[in-house]
Amino acid sequence: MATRVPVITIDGPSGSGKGTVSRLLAEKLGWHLLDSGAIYRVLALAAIHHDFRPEEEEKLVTLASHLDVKFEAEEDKSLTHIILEGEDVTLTIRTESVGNMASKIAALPRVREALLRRQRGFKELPGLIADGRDMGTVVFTDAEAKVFLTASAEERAQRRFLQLKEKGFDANIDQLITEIKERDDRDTNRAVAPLKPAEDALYIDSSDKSIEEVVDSVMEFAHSKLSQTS
Ligand SMILES: Nc1ncnc2c1ncn2[C@@H]1O[C@H](COP(=O)(O)OP(=O)(O)O)[C@@H](O)[C@H]1O
Ligand SMILES: Nc1ccn([C@H]2C[C@H](O)[C@@H](COP(=O)(O)OP(=O)(O)O)O2)c(=O)n1
Repeated sequence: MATRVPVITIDGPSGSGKGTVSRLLAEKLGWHLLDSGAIYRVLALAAIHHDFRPEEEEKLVTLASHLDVKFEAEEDKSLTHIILEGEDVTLTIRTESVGNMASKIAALPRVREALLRRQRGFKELPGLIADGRDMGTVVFTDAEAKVFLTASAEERAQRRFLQLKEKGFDANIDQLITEIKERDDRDTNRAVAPLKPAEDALYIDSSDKSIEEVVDSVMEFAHSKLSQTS
């Protein structure tokens, strides 16, 4: 019998802390990490390079099917370089304009379909932490532990503001609040794989919680879930 690969999914809106919490969990457990949003962002950047508009579904599906993207983790796992067609785009994909384009493209059902197998390919021993919008509801429905992480739009915009400044990007807090709300609305109301908690997800509002508190809650929840299945 094939050995079961455990999966923990962390879904939630922009700026809720999914990426940070997922990275820390992957480090603690020594598991693989899937940043599914990065795949949508890379596709968005490739689309921008090709001058494709979000309405050009056929072209985007072809682009998604042949996307030449590699994830190369540094030795100490502190950073994963994202390589698109040989070019390091780790930083470039983090701008809000790429995030907004990613959210538009991600609403196209056939684009999502084209990226499914690639995402599922990350599921390898000893385990996987999967970060995104539909990890628990669509991509890894049989995950051992599912988490939905959120925070108020104002708190998430404030976090994104500090994060963008730290990376040397220009940012405006009012614009970020507006964009975050628009993106929440698009990601939540799309017809396919909308952003929503899985029925069996642990719901965490991190507005008043530190990163450590969130990580501890998820670890405790995951341990109890994993001990039930082993
Ligand atoms: N609980 C928290 N409290 C304060 N800042 C946080 C918290 N969680 C995450 N952050 C910070 O917010 C920013 C966005 O977090 P990130 O993990 O990139 O969110 P997401 O992947 O959900 O978009 C990062 O700079 C991160 O350090
Ligand atoms: N599993 C996923 C991951 C991301 N997306 C889409 C929707 C998001 O607005 C964009 C960008 O995702 P990403 O997780 O990088 O965004 P944030 O870092 O949370 O701002 O991609 C998705 O539809 N499904």
